[in-house]
Amino acid sequence: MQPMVLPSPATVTTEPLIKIQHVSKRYRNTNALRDISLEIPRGTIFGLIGPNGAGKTTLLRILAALLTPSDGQVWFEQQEVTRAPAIIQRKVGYMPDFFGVYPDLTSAEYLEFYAGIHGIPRQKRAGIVNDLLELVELSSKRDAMVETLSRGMKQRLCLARALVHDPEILILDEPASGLDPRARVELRELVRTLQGMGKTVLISSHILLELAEMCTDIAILQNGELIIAGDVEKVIRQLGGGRQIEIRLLDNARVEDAVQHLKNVTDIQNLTTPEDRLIQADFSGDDQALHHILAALINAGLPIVSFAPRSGGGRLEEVFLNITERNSQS
Ligand SMILES: Nc1ncnc2c1ncn2[C@@H]1O[C@H](COP(=O)(O)OP(=O)(O)OP(=O)(O)O)[C@@H](O)[C@H]1O
Repeated sequence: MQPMVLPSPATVTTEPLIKIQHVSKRYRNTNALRDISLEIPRGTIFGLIGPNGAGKTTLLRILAALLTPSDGQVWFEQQEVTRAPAIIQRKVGYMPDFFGVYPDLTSAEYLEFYAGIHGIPRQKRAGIVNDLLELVELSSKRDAMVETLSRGMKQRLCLARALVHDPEILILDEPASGLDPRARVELRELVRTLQGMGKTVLISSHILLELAEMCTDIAILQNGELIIAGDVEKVIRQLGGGRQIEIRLLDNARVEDAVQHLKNVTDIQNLTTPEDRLIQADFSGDDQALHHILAALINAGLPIVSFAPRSGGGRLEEVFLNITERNSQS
């Protein structure tokens, strides 16, 4: 099956940071990855979505140079990963999907220990540890024993551990699993901060909502195959997920006028008026089309109070279930 790989704005303007070319991975009698080709643009928050056993961990471990593909190649700019795994490991911070057993250490000692493993000179370690504890908002827990931290705090400490050597790329395998909603929001903020610091972040999950909320680009994997990849909005649109718009008017009397107007717009389908003064519709166009619709409604003198496109979220979940179901039947 040919995957759909949609161009992302970043790939159009710059060379991708990572190129995955025809990568396969076989374990004894399992084809964990089959002929995956994918490009990961620099500076993106790239989500890898797939149900259990799709091959996410296998692909992420290959990207972190911890596992060798059976076939194919992975390039980090001009460097092929299997030829220089140690160099790639220095560029990548990897957070696995399980917590190990914690040694008898405080949060600060734990990070210092890993700074030592990465060969960071002793005199620099304390400064790095302080900065990282601040970044992941654990400064107040610097002297707390690691095993006494909550799950969300342990997750953040692990993330700090993956950042100890200031990697360019951060790979987070199922970082949100088992976190409560508040801890998820904190994780999302932290990932955005890291992107703001210029890092490229790869995240896997089998929960769609998590990724739709935080990623700029996504790739869907199923049974070791790539189904589709590209920026989140385009993937949703390509798969028929579309967006919704919600328009609220000041005056109920004008709702019918607005509905009449919108009925003639090709990008708009399934118009409904679920409440007084409120119109909802599916929208399949781009931001430019959206702008024209709003301008036309205002020019027609309609008293618009709010005009809000809604995307991602539940729509993506729906799209994902549709596409994985469609592929498992084919
Ligand atoms: N070391 C191994 N030996 C044999 N088979 C393996 C090994 N590691 C993974 N597999 C198999 O490869 C396939 C892909 O596994 P992988 O862990 O990459 O998937 P995943 O998408 O990360 O799944 P999950 O969400 O459940 O962690 C599965 O069928 C799994 O059983």
